[in-house]
Amino acid sequence: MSDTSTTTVGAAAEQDTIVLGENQYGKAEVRLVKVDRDTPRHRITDLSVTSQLRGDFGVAHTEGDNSPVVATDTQKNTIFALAKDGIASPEQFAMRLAEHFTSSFDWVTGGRWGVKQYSWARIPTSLTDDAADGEHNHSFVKGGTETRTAVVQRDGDEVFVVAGLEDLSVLKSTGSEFHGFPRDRYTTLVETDDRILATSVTARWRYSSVDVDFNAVYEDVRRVLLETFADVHSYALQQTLYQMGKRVLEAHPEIAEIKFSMPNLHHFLVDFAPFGMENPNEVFYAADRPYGLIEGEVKRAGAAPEPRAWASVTGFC
Ligand SMILES: O=c1[nH]c(=O)c2[nH]c(=O)[nH]c2[nH]1
Repeated sequence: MSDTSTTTVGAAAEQDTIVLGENQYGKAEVRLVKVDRDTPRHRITDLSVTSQLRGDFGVAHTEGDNSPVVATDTQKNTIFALAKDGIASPEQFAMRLAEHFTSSFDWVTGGRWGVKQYSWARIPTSLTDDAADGEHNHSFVKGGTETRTAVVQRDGDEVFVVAGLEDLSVLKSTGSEFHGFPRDRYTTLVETDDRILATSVTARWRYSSVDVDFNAVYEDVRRVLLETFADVHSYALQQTLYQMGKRVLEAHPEIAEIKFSMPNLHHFLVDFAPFGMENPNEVFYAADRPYGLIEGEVKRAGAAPEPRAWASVTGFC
């Protein structure tokens, strides 16, 4: 038998050996509300937290030996217990969980901690009598539809922070065109120089440092995204997406790259001709599906990618 065929047989035999691949585990979607009540003006932080540990858990899978398995129930309890000390930001809370688990258990070498934060606004005082400064001290109304997100991944001593938002719903009633696209035998779409542009923005951005004022940057990124959506005269949602990302990176050197997933929520002009009526861009049918799905990343040319920051952050191209 030649050397080559020996290697091939060896490789085939190796492929018959079954081994455990990558794995992670933990408690998903721990719903947690923290009330800061150090003054009569309470603050609330409403979170959904997912903790997943990575490390040397081989024997649990291959032998049924649970000696390294930090129970998912323990992870859930830890999330509640650490919240008692306060939640400065979703990113900082996730980093604290990462530090806790990796420093408490030698075989936990890293993991993924995901946080979603739901927004609540104070109820205006004109509606109530227990209030200060025009806003109620301890009564809240659910905020906008969007959710703030943070994913912290730790690999040994290295920490990666990806922040973001989901379901930021925006619409502009003019300032959007779509034409110049190729036509073939299946093309029926009519070109337009005035349409509704609507989307629900999901964006995630990676910080190149952990030394960031996460709350301040989050608020400013949100502002830049909204202002750019409003300001840009759009020739396609793709162009709007790119401009939104470009302006975020120009305003924030601490952000390495930003990724978007944006459905094009179609609004079709209702045909009033059968009724003998005009419809000059006034009455639309808001279709809920199908929708265009526009996704893209905007990054700094020449910057090194960091796939470990994006591992198991799904839903983007
Ligand atoms: O902004 C748009 N981008 C597209 O790629 C597209 N395709 C389509 O049918 N309408 C639109 N609109």
